[in-house]
Amino acid sequence: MNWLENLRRSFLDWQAMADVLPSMITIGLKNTLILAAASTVLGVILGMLLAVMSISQSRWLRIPARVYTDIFRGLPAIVTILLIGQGFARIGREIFGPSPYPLGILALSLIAGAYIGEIFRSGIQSVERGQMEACRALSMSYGQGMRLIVIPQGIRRVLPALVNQFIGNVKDSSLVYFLGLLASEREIFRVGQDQAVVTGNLSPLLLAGAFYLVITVPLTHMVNYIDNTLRLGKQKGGAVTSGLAEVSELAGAVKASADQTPASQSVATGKSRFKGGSLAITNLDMAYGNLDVLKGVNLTVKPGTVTCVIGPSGSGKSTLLRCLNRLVEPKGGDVLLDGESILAMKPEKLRRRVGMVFQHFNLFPDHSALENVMLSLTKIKGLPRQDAERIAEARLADVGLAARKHHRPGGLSGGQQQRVAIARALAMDPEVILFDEVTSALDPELVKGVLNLMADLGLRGMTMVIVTHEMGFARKVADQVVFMDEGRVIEAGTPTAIFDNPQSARLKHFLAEVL
Ligand SMILES: Nc1ncnc2c1ncn2[C@@H]1O[C@H](COP(=O)(O)OP(=O)(O)OP(=O)(O)O)[C@@H](O)[C@H]1O
Repeated sequence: MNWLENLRRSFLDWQAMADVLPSMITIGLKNTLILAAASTVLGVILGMLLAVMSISQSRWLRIPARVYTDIFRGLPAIVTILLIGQGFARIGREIFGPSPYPLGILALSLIAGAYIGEIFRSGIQSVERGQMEACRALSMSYGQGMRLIVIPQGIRRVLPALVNQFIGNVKDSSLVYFLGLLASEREIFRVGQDQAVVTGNLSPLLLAGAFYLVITVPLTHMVNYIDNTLRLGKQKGGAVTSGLAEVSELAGAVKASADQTPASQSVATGKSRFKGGSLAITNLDMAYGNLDVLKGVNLTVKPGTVTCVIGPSGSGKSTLLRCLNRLVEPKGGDVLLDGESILAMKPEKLRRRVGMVFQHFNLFPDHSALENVMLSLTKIKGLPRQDAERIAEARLADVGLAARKHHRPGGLSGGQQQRVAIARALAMDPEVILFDEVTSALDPELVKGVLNLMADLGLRGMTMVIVTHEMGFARKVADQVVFMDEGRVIEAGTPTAIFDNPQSARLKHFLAEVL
């Protein structure tokens, strides 16, 4: 077995490895880590600048950022390293002294900056618009929304890519040897290669390869682990249940909360644990640019009642809701909340009194269910943590999710996420809650749980305005049904009046299509 012995001598010369090990650690490993870390830090600074430039409104910032990125991402790393290292050698010597080491770091940083800039840009742009909308609906200012939710989420999303970039820099650092490093500046590859020449076999290079893997493999696994933990949170308290199990889970919670209600206020005897507010909408107009979306809407919502808004797609239903908490600004007309004009209020104040639940939940994915509910209590209402936690736990119990309070949204079903979103809106103690097609994004078997919860809130006296395609729900639960078409209220009345005795041709046609 001569060839086997030859292979062993070539790759597994233990003595050669042992000889090179000390310098591999004290010189190679040290320099590789310095080169990779320094170029990653400088690359992050440069990348942030490039990211901000590339999403700027000004093309004079966008174009240079684009050109830079195209060039430094497009060139092979070795070309950049040689061009910078040799092309600027004289200036480099004047500034940094004889060693090409700093120019190597500079070249690696310029390359890393191009990649990291793209990583940051896509991270910021990948945070859904709904996140900022949810922040605003929870009465956060734009700055608070960015600081508390959008930027941390963007950074979390790019964390794995940044670690990958660091790994890339660890590997690319081996190219700096082409610039001709001093003996004390050699990185892992160069130490291994030099020793390979001395011993005449590849064992030192194999050891160098092992060193690279020792740095990169644990990092890859660590970042995957951190990413998963951040996304899913602790999964205590059971896995995602089936939709049918969710309905009974919720029925139990609703019953428990009704049992705790004082007899004088219980569901059976005339309800009203919530202090529902009233809305009076007069001549409301709204336009997106030249597109008139609401045209003189008039509507009264009595305290503690459920109003369901129905109508064809594009008729302005969502826009009407968004005017009621000023996520969009009306063009004309007025809305009175308990007799006070909402246009005279600060939007953040208004949104404490008028909560909103969205079609796509818009929960904050990096926070547990409990934190989602607590966030605005601590950050906006300024409650001490303990009080906020008590309230948040009670609201989660209301929606049947006490056992899943530590789950992140990613570990909950759509129906459960929507119930957390309802708990989050309830926690602010609003007088009115707006629901914007909240079951449209749910699987059919999850719809019932959410609708049951909403029906229960209605029975307990919450004023609710609900945009929905669930005609059965509207018929059963609504005190008032409003039919909109082309930006106008065409008919409004009791469910019986709307569904059994429609007056206008448009409503008759609509019902014929959807029922
Ligand atoms: N941000 C926006 N910018 C421009 N136009 C918009 C915007 N949002 C909605 N629109 C337009 O305004 C009109 C009304 O939209 P709106 O979402 O209020 O209707 P809708 O009745 O809720 O419809 P759907 O049931 O499909 O959600 C539509 O023509 C829509 O294209």
